[in-house]
Amino acid sequence: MEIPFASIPSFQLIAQYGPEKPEISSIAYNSRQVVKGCAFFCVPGENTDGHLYIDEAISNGASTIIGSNSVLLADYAEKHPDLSFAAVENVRLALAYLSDFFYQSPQTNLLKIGVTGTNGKTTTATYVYNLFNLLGVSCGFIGTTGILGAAGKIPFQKSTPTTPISSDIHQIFSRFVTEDIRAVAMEVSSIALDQKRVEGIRFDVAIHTNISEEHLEYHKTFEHYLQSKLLLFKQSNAAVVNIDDEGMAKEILSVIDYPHLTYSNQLDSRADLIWTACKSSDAGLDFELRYQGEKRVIHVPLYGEYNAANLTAAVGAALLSGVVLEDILAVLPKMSQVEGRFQMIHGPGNRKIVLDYAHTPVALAAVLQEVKKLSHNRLIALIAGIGIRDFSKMPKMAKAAEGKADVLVVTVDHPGHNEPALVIDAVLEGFTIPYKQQVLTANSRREAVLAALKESGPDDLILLSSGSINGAQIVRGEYIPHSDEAIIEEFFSSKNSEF
Ligand SMILES: CC(=O)N[C@H]1[C@@H](OP(=O)(O)OP(=O)(O)OC[C@H]2O[C@@H](n3ccc(=O)[nH]c3=O)[C@H](O)[C@@H]2O)O[C@H](CO)[C@@H](O)[C@@H]1O[C@H](C)C(=O)N[C@@H](C)C(=O)N[C@H](CCC(=O)O)C(=O)O
Ligand SMILES: Nc1ncnc2c1ncn2[C@@H]1O[C@H](COP(=O)(O)OP(=O)(O)OP(=O)(O)O)[C@@H](O)[C@H]1O
Repeated sequence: MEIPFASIPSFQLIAQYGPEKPEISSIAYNSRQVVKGCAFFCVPGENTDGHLYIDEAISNGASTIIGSNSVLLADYAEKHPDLSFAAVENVRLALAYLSDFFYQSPQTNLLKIGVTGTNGKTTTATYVYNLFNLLGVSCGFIGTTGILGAAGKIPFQKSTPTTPISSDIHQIFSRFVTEDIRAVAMEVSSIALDQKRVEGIRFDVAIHTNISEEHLEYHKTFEHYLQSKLLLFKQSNAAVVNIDDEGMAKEILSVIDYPHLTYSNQLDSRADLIWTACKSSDAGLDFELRYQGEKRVIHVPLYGEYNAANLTAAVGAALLSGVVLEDILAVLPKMSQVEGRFQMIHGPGNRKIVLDYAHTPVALAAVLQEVKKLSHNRLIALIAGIGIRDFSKMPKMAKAAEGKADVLVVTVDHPGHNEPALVIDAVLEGFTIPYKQQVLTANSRREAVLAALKESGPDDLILLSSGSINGAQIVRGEYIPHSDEAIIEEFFSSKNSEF
């Protein structure tokens, strides 16, 4: 495709060298992925700078180089007069706008629901995805559990855990449109907002779940974290806001001047949607939902009280998208579980195994409280410190879990470049000394899952919290495939007779 840089709105071109309307065949932000005819974007990163890989991009066949260092680009242009070079104000922003242009703005054919919040993004976005598909509106999903077309997972190698880089987002949008998908539910992380991965996307509905301290390794201050999340609400046309969240509900309401629905667990809150009288049991969730003064009784085959909040948020997004409540209520009993989010697996001897991606102290406390509502003998819980995250969070995970299970196993997820034992020690620091002595530890998630299963007896409940990102553990920069489900299956099938 021919790219007229100067006419792409918001591209913020500073200078251009070489052919003015280069032909490009694809877009890359990693020099190793450049192929013939590609436009290579030099992204300044945390570890290195894409400008250092221009030679590699050119030798791999790039036709166009876009960066922010105009002096360097002018130098390269002298040496490669047949290639195009564009200097821009902000490379990530230019990447977002050029990708939208290159894929012919597929977003205009999609109803876009963006979800932000510290906890509940994957769950809520998946509920929106399930809800729309059940309602007959073909919907895709983009988030931590992968990329889903209306019929299920689409293989796609994201370079980030949750919200992809902008060029990947527009490429996925384009595929969705070709597959006649009409809506997309996507997680929008604070880091993605800060890094302009969703720049230029106008969301039809933005959903807020909650905010608590997280990702300080990136944002440094809570204020920066909050302000980044707030950006989503400045690029949306409607919003669903959790007014029980003291962290940022008021801030959101103060920046929006468009249609919105508030939701709450408090009867006297005057929220638009109120979910109360929630009971979580082996049979699922029962609660009352009030909307426009009318009370409805809901039963869904889902677990965990906070998931009634997440589901209410998804219902709000459907309402704001023009679906009527009666139609929504008709399909709710068919809602399915979310992969790794209060996902229940039934094991031999009436064991219940819950996989739950609780990886913040708030989420861990919540899930430990919620699993106990299921019938069980003993509770065996696995918790983890995440090596690639803020170390100061680790002892807080211990504090959230102390005394809450009959057996507690502590391990590490994604050690990254850290020694697993160091991460485990950082978690252990959060326990009181007497409690620390009863805690079991395991140096890898696999060993920890096996230890938890070995500890279990009939009727026990096993909570495996935290977990893998995109089906893998990140160890020294490598993605090592990992599946709790496969370990569970392997464990029980090899010892079948004993259970
Ligand atoms: C902190 C962060 O956002 N990191 C992302 C960032 O990495 P970085 O800044 O370290 O990049 P870098 O290694 O310095 O490289 C700079 C540029 O040079 C390029 N490069 C590098 C080497 C080379 O040989 N050639 C080359 O072109 C790289 O592709 C990159 O574009 O840019 C990379 C792609 O360009 C991402 O893969 C990487 O995500 C890493 C894997 C990550 O863990 N990100 C997390 C923190 C993240 O984004 N999380 C959020 C929230 C998750 C949640 O809680 O839900 C998310 O949305 O996923
Ligand atoms: N509304 C909520 N309030 C508190 N805790 C929640 C809520 N929703 C989910 N959780 C807890 O947080 C964990 C993570 O949930 P989920 O994966 O949906 O959210 P996320 O962390 O925002 O997304 P991501 O998976 O991208 O990090 C869940 O497994 C659950 O323990």
